[in-house]
This record gives sequence, C-alpha cells and structure tokens, in this order.
Amino acid sequence: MNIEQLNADYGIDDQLKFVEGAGGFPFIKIDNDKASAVISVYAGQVLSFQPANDPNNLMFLSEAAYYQPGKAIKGGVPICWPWFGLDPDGLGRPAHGFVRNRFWNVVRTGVTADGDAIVTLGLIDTPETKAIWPHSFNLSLEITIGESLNLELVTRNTDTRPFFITQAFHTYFKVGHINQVAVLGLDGLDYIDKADNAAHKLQTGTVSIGAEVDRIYRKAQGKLVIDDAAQCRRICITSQGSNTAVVWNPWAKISAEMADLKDDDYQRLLCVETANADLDVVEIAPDSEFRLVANYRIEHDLSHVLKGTQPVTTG
Ligand SMILES: O=P(O)(O)OC[C@H]1O[C@@H](O)[C@H](O)[C@@H](O)[C@@H]1O
Repeated sequence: MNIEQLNADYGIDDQLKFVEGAGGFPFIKIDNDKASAVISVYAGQVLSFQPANDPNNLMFLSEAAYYQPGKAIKGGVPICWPWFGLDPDGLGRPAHGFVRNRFWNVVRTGVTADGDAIVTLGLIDTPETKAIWPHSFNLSLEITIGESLNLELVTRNTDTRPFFITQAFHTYFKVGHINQVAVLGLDGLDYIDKADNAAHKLQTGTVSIGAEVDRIYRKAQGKLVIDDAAQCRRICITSQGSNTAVVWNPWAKISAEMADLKDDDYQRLLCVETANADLDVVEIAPDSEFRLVANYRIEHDLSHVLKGTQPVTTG
C-alpha cells in the first residue's frame, strides 16, 4: 500500500493522515479537538485512543507486539471473526479467526457534523479466504473518533446460503494497576470459567482480578464499567448486537510465557470483550447483515483521590 496514494485518496487536512507505522504497516493517525487515535490498516485494528481531556490512553498496546504479516498485533482492538476462540471445526485454523492477521482495505474516511472523524475499513472474500472459510462475505468496520470511541462491525452475507459466526472486539484496555480494578455490570450472570476447566459458575457482585481470569459471561447485554481507581477513571462500555462478554487477564505465568508481552504486563491490561461467543452463535442469511457495536467512553472519577488513592500517570 502506497502511503502517498492513501493520503491523496483518503487523507483529511489537519486531522487524518496515513503514515508508515511499525513493521512498515500503514497506520492512520487522527488528531481532532476531541481525541487522538492510531489505527492499523493491517488487521483493521485500533491501536490507540486518547480523549483530549485524558492524560492516559484507553488502550493497552504491548511494547513487545509483533508487526508481521500473518501474526496478530497484541493490544488495542483485535477483531475476532468469523470465530471467537479456538477453531470451531478443529481444523487447525488460527484462534480468533483470520481477519486480525491480514491487510484490510480502506473504504472511506470523513468528518461528521459534530467534528468526529470516521474511518471505514473493509474486507471481502478472496480465493485465499475461501480456502480458510468457504463463504462469500463483506465485512466492514466503522470507527468513530470523538469524545468516545465507537466501533461498528457489520457482517454482510454475500453468499447464496446462510453462514454462522462468532466474533468479538477483543479489546485490551490499559489500566493503572490490575489490583485496583473492578468490572461492574456482570452481577447475577452465568459464566464459563475457562481458567477452571470450563466450570459453569454464577457471578455475584463485581469482578476483581487477583489471578488468571478467563471468563465467558452469557446474556451480558447491559452497560459494563471498568472502575480503574489507580487512573481515577471509569471506562463505560455499551454495546448492541452482543449477548456475550469476555473478561480476560493472563496474570503472571501466561504473561511471562507470551513472547509478545512483558512479564509484568498483566498488571496494566484487562480485556473486556464485546462478543457473540460460545452458544451465542449468529446465523446470517444470504443478502442480510448483522451489526455488532461497542462504544467506549471514559468518565473521570475523583472520589478515589478524595479517598487518598494515588493516581498513576502512565502516558
Ligand atoms: O490471542 P491473544 O490476543 O493472545 O488472546 C488470547 C486470549 O483471548 C481471550 O479472548 C480468550 O478468552 C483467552 O482464552 C485467550 O487466551
């Protein structure tokens, strides 16, 4: 992809430009009055989002991430599609599907009447994708950069027969310190505890993280909140088209084992994923589409300061 051509076709003066990013991947850099963001055209992945009034990024992005064709970038918002987790057919295809490790197309860029930047990236089937997953599709991701970050993943079935998908925004949020984090909004829901032999459990109260956590919450349709006391902020997650929430933190052993994470990275990341996963499989008829939406908004919470908790500025 030619950066000059991308800028000529899709750049927006003073607000949106294409640059050569890590690994030589084209990155889209956005700076407007409300926020700044970086999006990788490879993987269709938001890597960074920082509202103008926040000293800290919303996203965790690993310093050890790979930027290599065929590999996933560790951090930001990887797109899991058309399956979440292990290959559902046991054919040895990559975990979390095949769109987080290939180049997407730039479909359009623009600015809304409110001054938000919009970027739409897309993927359609090719003989190569059909060899992996034998369906015709048109997948598009509309990313809106404003006071909040809004993501809309639209799957259109362009085939002559129905197909079935699972999917997720596998979002890596940056947290001040994992010991001071709570996830609200999951109380009373059933979950599958993948860190405990896929045992079926019931959530009571908020979720705090003090060991490996890998959970699939069913019927999670309401607003979720990540209370991040160390950064004096709350991340509010609202969604449409999702019935599943995934909460994942690898903790110390897995962090150390993953070559694209530093040993102690588990202390500053938390994945809370807006998904359709496990039994929550989506059927899409020919000529129909399905829309998965996630919105991330940061609220500042000074009550922790008033209670004496030290804020952490991590840049
Ligand atoms: O592929 P990544 O980005 O390393 O993420 C892997 C993790 O992704 C999570 O979504 C799963 O719930 C975990 O089971 C899995 O280990």
